[in-house]
Amino acid sequence: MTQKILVLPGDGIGPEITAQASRILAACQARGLDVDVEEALLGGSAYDAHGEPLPAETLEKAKAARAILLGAVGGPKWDRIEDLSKRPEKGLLGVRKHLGLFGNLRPAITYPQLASASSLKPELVAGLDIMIVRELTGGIYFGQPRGIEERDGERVGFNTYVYSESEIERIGRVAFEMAQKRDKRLCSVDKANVLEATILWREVMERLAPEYPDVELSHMYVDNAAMQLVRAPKQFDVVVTGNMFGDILSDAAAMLTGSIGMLPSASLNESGQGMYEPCHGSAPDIAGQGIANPLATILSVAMMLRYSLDEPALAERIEAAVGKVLDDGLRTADIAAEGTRTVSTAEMGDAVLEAFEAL
Ligand SMILES: NC(=O)c1ccc[n+]([C@@H]2O[C@H](COP(=O)([O-])OP(=O)(O)OC[C@H]3O[C@@H](n4cnc5c(N)ncnc54)[C@H](O)[C@@H]3O)[C@@H](O)[C@H]2O)c1
Ligand SMILES: CC(C)[C@H](C(=O)O)[C@@H](O)C(=O)O
Ligand SMILES: [Mg+2]
Repeated sequence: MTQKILVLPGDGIGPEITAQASRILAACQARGLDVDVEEALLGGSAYDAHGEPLPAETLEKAKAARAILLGAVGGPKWDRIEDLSKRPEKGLLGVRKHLGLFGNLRPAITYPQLASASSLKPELVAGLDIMIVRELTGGIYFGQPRGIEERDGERVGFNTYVYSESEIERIGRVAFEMAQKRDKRLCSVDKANVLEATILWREVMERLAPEYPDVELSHMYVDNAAMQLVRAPKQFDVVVTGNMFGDILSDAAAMLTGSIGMLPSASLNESGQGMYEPCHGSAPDIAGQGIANPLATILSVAMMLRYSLDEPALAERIEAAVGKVLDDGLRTADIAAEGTRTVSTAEMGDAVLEAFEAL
């Protein structure tokens, strides 16, 4: 049966990087992948066209799609929109929430060719392979009450950090199962020395552990985890954490791989429907220059093939093509190093496509 794929280019570098990823998707179609690809507006571009960051038409198409490929949303142009519900980022959060995409997988893998591109010493990151499992539809991002209001003559901003047992349990199971498929080590990151929501988080993780006797569960406070990630990142296999901590730790982990332009992600619901996007944003500082790294988005297509479309061979082919291009010494500016050739976004797309076809 033909499956539907929705591409949401978004804002800033979004259209530039999704254009390259879409070419790889088309190459997969040419090799028999039976999908129907559509595009829609999300974020600032949708706000400009329809006054809404998540137009009803986009949401309908998103719900009907087996998988979504997203570039990135947001940018300074929309940062001053007073009604927060109209900001581009709300469009992205809306898709995550409406589709129930609670399981966010953010693999930080350091390609051997890029060990020297990391800001850390090469020996610290060479061979790194961490999977961050981030809860994506709960926590402080969505907790109620929230707002900015007048109290005692001054404005007060407030948010609510809330997790229910069932929310913790379902992300915990994703993480334990992921660990079972990998090195069987799971580190749950919380702030259980201060925050009740994460005291419960730790309790639920402990309660699940006996069901996964082959997995070694450990706990770490988030401040220490941030430090350990840059001190000795290879100690981690799978990391599971809540929405906000996962957001922050995954950007830190990105730098271990050489550049945030290398980190793909999958956001999955219970039925395997997923949204696939690079972990980075719309990079307004380099948008329109044709120099953004498209590899995180291309690698997100590989994750889509693996997690939503059950096409692991095509996924591996894309990953191998990326490896080949890096072996050949091609680099976008963010990962450029001595002795390599700096290429544009489109040239990087050309090279991956060529390697994909040649494999
Ligand atoms: N998933 C998303 O759509 C998403 C994620 C994060 C941030 N954002 C939004 O993006 C906008 C900019 O946010 P920010 O500046 O904090 O983060 P960012 O990730 O967009 O950029 C941070 C830095 O990394 C660089 N960078 C990011 N992606 C790159 C790539 N593919 N190639 C080369 N360099 C790259 C940028 O040039 C910038 O210097 C904001 O509006 C933010 O809300 C969106
Ligand atoms: C743009 C923003 C809402 C988003 C998040 O915080 O989840 C982004 O930073 C990410 O990491 O996907
Ligand atoms: Mg982020």
